Amino acid sequence: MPRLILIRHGQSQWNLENRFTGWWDVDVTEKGAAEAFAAGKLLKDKGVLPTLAFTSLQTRAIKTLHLALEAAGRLWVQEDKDWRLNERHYGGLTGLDKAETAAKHGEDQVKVWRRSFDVPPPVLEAGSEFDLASDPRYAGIAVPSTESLKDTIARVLPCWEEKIAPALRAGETVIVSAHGNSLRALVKHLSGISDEDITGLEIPTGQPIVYELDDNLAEVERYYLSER
Ligand SMILES: Cc1ccc(S(=O)(=O)Nc2cc3c(c(O)c2O)C(=O)c2ccccc2C3=O)cc1
Repeated sequence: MPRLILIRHGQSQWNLENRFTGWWDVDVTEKGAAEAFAAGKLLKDKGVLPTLAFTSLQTRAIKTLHLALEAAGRLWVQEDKDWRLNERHYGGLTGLDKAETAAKHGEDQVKVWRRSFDVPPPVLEAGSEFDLASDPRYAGIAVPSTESLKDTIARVLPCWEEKIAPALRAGETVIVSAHGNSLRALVKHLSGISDEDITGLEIPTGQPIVYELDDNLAEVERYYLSER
């Protein structure tokens, strides 16, 4: 039975500061690193052992993957890094905290964005300190200037269809270390969650979600791996 493990990166520095991070490349905190290592220990203790890994081009997800694989004794598995697993791009909100967002855009606009599926935040302004167009890891990639959740899902699913699903069909136990919104895309697809409901689904950091799938990659069982 194909098995898929999803893990959201451990706490990052901007999670701690409650800032919109998106594509900006912040590291995990010591707490986040510990979360990732503990998740790997849990995978080992429960015998849920990945044979192939996927992650984004962002440090917090890559480090989470490596720490979890190290703790599981599986640092040797092949890993594929794909920009399409990056976090949602928050455009001009990148770097803002809750107070700055409300001050700049108003509480009512925040309420609209918070529950919206297809409304993107304002674009990242040209020349912004958070502009990643010249970052060598994105050479040849059209870096978005902002994304709605719908936009994020639309670029995650091709990565699923082209790489992850075929690996599962080939019998691999796949681990995907990624981000809140890119993992929402996979959970939405696998669990048939509506556009309205997916905006309310929170994915906890550093806690592995395990999917047992049938041969058509339909969900048979979904559970959070825990100590108990
Ligand atoms: C950095 C930050 C700002 C606002 C909050 S909140 O307490 O208002 N809650 C909140 C706010 C938002 C969001 C959210 O989930 C949330 O809980 C969003 O998902 C969102 C998506 C695209 C643009 C804007 C938002 C958004 O403002 C939390 C954290």
